[in-house]
Amino acid sequence: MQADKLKKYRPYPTVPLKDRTWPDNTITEAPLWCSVDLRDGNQALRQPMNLEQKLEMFQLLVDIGFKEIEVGFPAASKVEFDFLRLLIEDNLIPEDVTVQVLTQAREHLIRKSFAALQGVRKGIVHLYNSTSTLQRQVVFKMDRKEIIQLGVQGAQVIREEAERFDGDIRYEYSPESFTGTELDFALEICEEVMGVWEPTPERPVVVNLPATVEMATANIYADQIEWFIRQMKNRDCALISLHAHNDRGSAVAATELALMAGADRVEGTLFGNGERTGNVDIITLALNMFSQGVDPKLDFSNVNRVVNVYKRCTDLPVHPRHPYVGDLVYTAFSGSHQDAISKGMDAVADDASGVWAVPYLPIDPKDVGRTYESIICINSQSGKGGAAYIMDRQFGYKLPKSMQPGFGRVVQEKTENIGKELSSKAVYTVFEREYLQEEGYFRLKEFNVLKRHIDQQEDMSTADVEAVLFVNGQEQRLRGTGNGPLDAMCAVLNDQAELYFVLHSYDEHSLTEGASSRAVTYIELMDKREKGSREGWWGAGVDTDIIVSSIKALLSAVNRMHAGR
Ligand SMILES: CC(=O)SCCNC(=O)CCNC(=O)[C@H](O)C(C)(C)COP(=O)(O)OP(=O)(O)OC[C@H]1O[C@@H](n2cnc3c(N)ncnc32)[C@H](O)[C@@H]1OP(=O)(O)O
Ligand SMILES: CC(C)C(=O)C(=O)O
Ligand SMILES: [Mg+2]
Repeated sequence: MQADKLKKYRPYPTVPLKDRTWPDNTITEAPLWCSVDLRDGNQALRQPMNLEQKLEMFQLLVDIGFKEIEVGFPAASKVEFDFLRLLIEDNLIPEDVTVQVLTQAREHLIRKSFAALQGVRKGIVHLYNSTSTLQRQVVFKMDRKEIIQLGVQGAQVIREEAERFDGDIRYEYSPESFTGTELDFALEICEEVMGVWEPTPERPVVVNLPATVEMATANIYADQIEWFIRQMKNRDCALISLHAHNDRGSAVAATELALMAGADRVEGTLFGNGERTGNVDIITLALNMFSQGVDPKLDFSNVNRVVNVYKRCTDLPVHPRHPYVGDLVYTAFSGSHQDAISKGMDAVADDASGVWAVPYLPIDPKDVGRTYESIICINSQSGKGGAAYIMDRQFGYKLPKSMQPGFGRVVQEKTENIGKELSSKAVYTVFEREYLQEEGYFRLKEFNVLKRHIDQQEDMSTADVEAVLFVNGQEQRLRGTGNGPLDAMCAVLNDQAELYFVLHSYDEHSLTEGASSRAVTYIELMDKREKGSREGWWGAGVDTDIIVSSIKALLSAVNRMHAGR
């Protein structure tokens, strides 16, 4: 960066708090949550929500479990006013939900806000005025005393309205731009406003300390909150609320540290929608808690619905990498991640403790309504483990470990050729074409077991078989003998078709359950002439008859060997 540009900026001061305690704390319970989607989120949209969208968003917030919802700034516009009226008149606010409205410290706006609230059972009137050094100078052109006066006068009008209001009204005050305000001044104005409202421990006020603009590292916000809480009078008469914006990209961290510093309540939005870089993202906060075994007291068990409603209401996209909810956040493309996830999923399935411990997946996707289908997706960065995982989890084929590298290579060849992600179905098609297709240099037309002899006493058995094969298109009738039908067929191919292999490994399992279940057989052949070769030629066959599936697998391996694949 050029030096003249750097001169424009100043470092943010630290907080004089030497014996801070928050770093030793942990978050052990959910804070009180307040959604500001319908206000802070809404005011930041290119096209604010209309009545229908607001209603849909409100219903979603209720379903998620928010008990406090800032429904708007009713004095600002007709739609904001009408929306609150609709909620009240159509009795759409559940009994355990409190609606909150925001107002500036201006008398006509406060009175209009109360008019909008008429008939509400439980409301919070949220008063704000900016207290920052900068805004005092350039926006309000007021000194500290005058700014306090502005807040106090607003608080008085609110108290007067509330006292004659037929319904339960609680108070909230925000020294807006708290992070740009000298701490002692923020404390002074909050205490002055509290002096007007005279809260009690039974009826505390909400003192909301917003990082209206995030200006420093997350630890500084935590220091400010701890400092404030330790200095304030009547701490038991206030709920300390956080309201972090995300200008530096650390609103979630700042909020978490500030909760460790003793705050009680969090205001934020879904997906972090809000002014500029947004408000703190409540989904991330809540699911961060969840991932630590702490009940967030919000229900995100169906994030897909949350995404869909959010997109419809805000017309904003959700980033595919958005924590916990993005399309790709439970998906691994890269080989080593896939390998580890696949092994982790097997380990979790075998672990009776029920503790989630899968590498690269901080939570179980199922807990937020996602399926396992997309955990592993295949592209050119993927390895053998990923393709084997898909064959197993989605199609029931448990490829033997030593077959996996070869199949992995075939899949990678395909992804490199097409240059994009391979769907699960396409992975199966690759497998089918490569191993199950009953075509090739050797093609089976008929297979008959002519004689079978089993001698239990001698512990031996023999089989004579006859196969009608197309060898390079030429029909041939061949016979052979072995200790079973498969061995006999190996003899046919080795002796009469002049191949040189030994059967090195054999695996089989059923694909479906029941008497008519299909079985898959995997066979690995080694070339007798290639001494010491570690990897053989694999083939696979599927049939309802296990003997037939093994013969098909043998032919598949023989064809691949012949083709040099
Ligand atoms: C950080 C935040 O998110 S704060 C919330 C911000 N949200 C919004 O502003 C959305 C809703 N607001 C609005 O629609 C409009 O601002 C209204 C309807 C509330 C007011 O509109 P208007 O009075 O026409 O205009 P405007 O907002 O520009 O008013 C600015 C005046 O209010 C004063 N003002 C601004 N905030 C406050 C406040 N919290 N308390 C008292 N006065 C305030 C300004 O100093 C300015 O005074 P001036 O006219 O003497 O210079
Ligand atoms: C109104 C206040 C609380 C606000 O939205 C902010 O400071 O960001
Ligand atoms: Mg805000």
